[in-house]
Amino acid sequence: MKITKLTTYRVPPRWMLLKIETDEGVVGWGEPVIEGKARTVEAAVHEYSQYLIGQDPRNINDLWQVMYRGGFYRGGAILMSAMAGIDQALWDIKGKALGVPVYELLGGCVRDKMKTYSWVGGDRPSDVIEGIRTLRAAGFDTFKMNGTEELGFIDSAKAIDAAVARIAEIRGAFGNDIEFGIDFHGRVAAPMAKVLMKELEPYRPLFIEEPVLAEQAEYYPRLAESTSIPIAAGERMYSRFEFKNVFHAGGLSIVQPDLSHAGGITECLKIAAMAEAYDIALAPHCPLGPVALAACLHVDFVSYNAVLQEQSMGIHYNKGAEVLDYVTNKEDFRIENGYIKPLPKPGLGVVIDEQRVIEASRNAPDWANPLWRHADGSVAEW
Ligand SMILES: O=C(O)C(=O)C[C@@H](O)[C@H](O)CO
Ligand SMILES: [Mg+2]
Repeated sequence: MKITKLTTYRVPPRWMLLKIETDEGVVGWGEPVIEGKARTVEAAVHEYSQYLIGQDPRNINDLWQVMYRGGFYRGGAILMSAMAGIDQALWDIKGKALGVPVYELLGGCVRDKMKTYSWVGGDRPSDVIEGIRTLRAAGFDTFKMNGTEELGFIDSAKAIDAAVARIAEIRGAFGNDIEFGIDFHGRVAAPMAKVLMKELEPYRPLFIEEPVLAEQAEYYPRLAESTSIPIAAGERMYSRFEFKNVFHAGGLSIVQPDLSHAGGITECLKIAAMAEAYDIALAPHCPLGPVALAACLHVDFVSYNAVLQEQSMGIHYNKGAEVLDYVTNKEDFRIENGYIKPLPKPGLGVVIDEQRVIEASRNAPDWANPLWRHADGSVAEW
């Protein structure tokens, strides 16, 4: 079998789908993207085709090493996201060619169902209570929300109290009938992270995500010393070579690699296994589309330390398309009481409505996150 063509489709809301064709008619789909830099990742995907066209797509490990090591420069958000989508499509092809789901190629499932969680509230966490009520009616009991709006390096007691009051209101409304993670989204600088985490302890969030920016990861062990709240991070780290330093330094309780940013299934499987050796839970990051979610689920179902799966149904970014809009086998993604079952179809288990993708790609928006500024005019972390 040989790879014959790579086709990329940028589609609403902010995703990109990659189709890899072969000379035997087997087609694989991947979802390479960096939200806000889709065109850059698209260029990288097509630059990698020099290593792929004419090659056997089933040689996934070798093709991964060729893409990673063959071009001298390596790593980072763009290249690892391009590789991630290509890797996903190669696993899709291999599973389809053998007639089995990817998790079967990886030794089979370690669980019958996987726990998922839903986002509530938007960039500026509001309407969270209403959002939780709606999602609870749909069977979810675990949620994630942004923990704060812009926050200065050193900010006021008032700003801290506003962030804490929102969380207090949630606990007050739902007690311990729900669990929730709080995403600091890298908006909180190290000096304030310790302050804010301490104030949030009484409300016992399930985790605090990106308590500081990934480039400040050396704070994780220090923050972990000062709080009982589990620390989660990983969406802005892109290979096991980055994660190894974080695991070794300690402080991280939950690792959240993004299957469309951290080199795909091949790399995230290795990150999951490394994390297990450190007794770190796995909760893949996935605010994206159906192929990214499917790739996460295959890693979840074969990873003992997988505990929670993010999925983007109803997320505040999904303007113009919802996570299953480009999928025809929607029933396979059914979530019951917050749990999803292994995707039964061969490959990644996603049946793409290609016509719908092509139509949607005709006027795909160039999504970009908003540029925030502090009151003094300086740039604020979004
Ligand atoms: O889902 C999450 O945990 C996020 O932090 C959302 C963020 O990753 C946006 O997708 C960036 O565009
Ligand atoms: Mg996040």
